[in-house]
Amino acid sequence: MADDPPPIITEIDANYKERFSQLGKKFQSKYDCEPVFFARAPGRVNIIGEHIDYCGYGVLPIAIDQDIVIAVRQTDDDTLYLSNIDDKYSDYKCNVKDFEINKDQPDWHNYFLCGLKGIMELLSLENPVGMQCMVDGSVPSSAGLSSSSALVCCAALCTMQANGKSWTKKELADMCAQCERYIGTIGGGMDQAISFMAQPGMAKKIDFNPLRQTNVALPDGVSFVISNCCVEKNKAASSDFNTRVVECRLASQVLAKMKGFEWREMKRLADLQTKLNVGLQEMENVVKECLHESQYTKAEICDVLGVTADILATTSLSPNTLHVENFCLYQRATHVYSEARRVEDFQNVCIERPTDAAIKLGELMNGSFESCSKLYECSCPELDQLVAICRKHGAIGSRLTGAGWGGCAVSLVPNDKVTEFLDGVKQSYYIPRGLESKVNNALFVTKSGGGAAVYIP
Ligand SMILES: Nc1ncnc2c1ncn2[C@@H]1O[C@H](COP(=O)(O)OP(=O)(O)O)[C@@H](O)[C@H]1O
Ligand SMILES: CC(=O)N[C@H]1[C@@H](OP(=O)(O)O)O[C@H](CO)[C@H](O)[C@@H]1O
Repeated sequence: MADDPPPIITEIDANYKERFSQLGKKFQSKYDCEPVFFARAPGRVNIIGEHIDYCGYGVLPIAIDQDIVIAVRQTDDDTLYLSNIDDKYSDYKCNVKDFEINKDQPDWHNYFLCGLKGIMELLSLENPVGMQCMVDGSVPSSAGLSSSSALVCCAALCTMQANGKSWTKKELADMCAQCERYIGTIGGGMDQAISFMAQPGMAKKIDFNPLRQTNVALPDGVSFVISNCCVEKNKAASSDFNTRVVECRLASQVLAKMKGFEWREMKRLADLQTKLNVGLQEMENVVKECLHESQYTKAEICDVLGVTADILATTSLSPNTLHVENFCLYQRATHVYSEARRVEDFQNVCIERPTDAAIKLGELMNGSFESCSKLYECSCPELDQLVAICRKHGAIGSRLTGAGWGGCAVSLVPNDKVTEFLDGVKQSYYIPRGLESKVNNALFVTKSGGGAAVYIP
């Protein structure tokens, strides 16, 4: 399909030559043969629209330069061999047709297996070939820049290429959004969509159900700068992320019940808006009218929905949130509806280009951070301090990006203030914390890069 082609298959272009050559040499020394192809999938920074993709709302990410690259050679022994240029990720091998994904221990190879299993189960690949793989990743891990999804998407791309198949970017993105949930986190589809569908120089408005993408030209004269607070948050290793997903699902179900709808079919806050057929501002009013601000106990939710705790576990909870007893339905729903509106406003400013566009975009980013921090409670003291420092040193907007609880902030900085900004943030955040050695990989100007692709030497 013209507007939904497969990922490109191309020769190795100049800016990857050296890196792929080094990876090829390591592959050679490991497997005593050369790789047949390379697959690359980028990480992403989400400019605005946090924790709303799994609620059914559109988001506005760009692909970044940092990525996952995997060198691959097919084998004829039904075995998957995984290795990594980073020693902290140990070798792994298994029968390519018979393996388990361990949800209790999210080791790195389980993310690769999600991609492989997804192609086999969701895109019906019956007899996958064996593969020798070597991974080289440059996305900071557990920093909200989607290293996990880049790995899952790259694994799926390797499996597709190794087996001589061809699916479109949307088919792969949709599949990877589903198969990354094999690891246990109930994420949305933002990361996988932008990793496959990114275009250099463009942000993408990604919408869901069905998955679709729209180019958004970002304003001139400003830069987006990523700053990592250097607190790592592994999404799959705690229940924090899934607790937010469940709180939003419960909010949509309680509100549906109160409005007289069949609540069991309600999974996302966007579905409730569709049912009520009103705008986002009105949805915030519905939340104010129907939900109380204090926490909801599990007992109260069961009472409102007319179910037992055991039934609630099947209609609304996840295995790692069965223990949660209190839910902030009002706050999470208010964040989601207001954040979805900020994304729409951000996109409109980029289209209409008013003279004060940069100021308006900065205000929307600051409003997003305020809501993430105060209503969604997915920030942390280090991120709070880093965002304040970014604003103090010239950012006209700064916010946490990705799941939060650590990881990165993204700041909107006028081009003529970037040098002063970088120095100020380095002096005020990184040096006092003894993080000077990490600055080059933790604080950098980003630009919108290309999407996943296969490279043939
Ligand atoms: N270069 C890499 N090589 C192997 N595994 C990686 C690499 N980068 C990230 N990962 C895997 O992805 C996990 C991080 O996923 P997650 O906590 O969801 O963070 P993120 O916000 O980066 O997606 C790591 O714990 C590791 O298992
Ligand atoms: C694979 C996955 O679950 N990714 C989810 C996660 O991203 P990161 O953990 O920051 O990569 O959090 C953001 C919050 O906006 C989205 O919900 C996204 O879908």
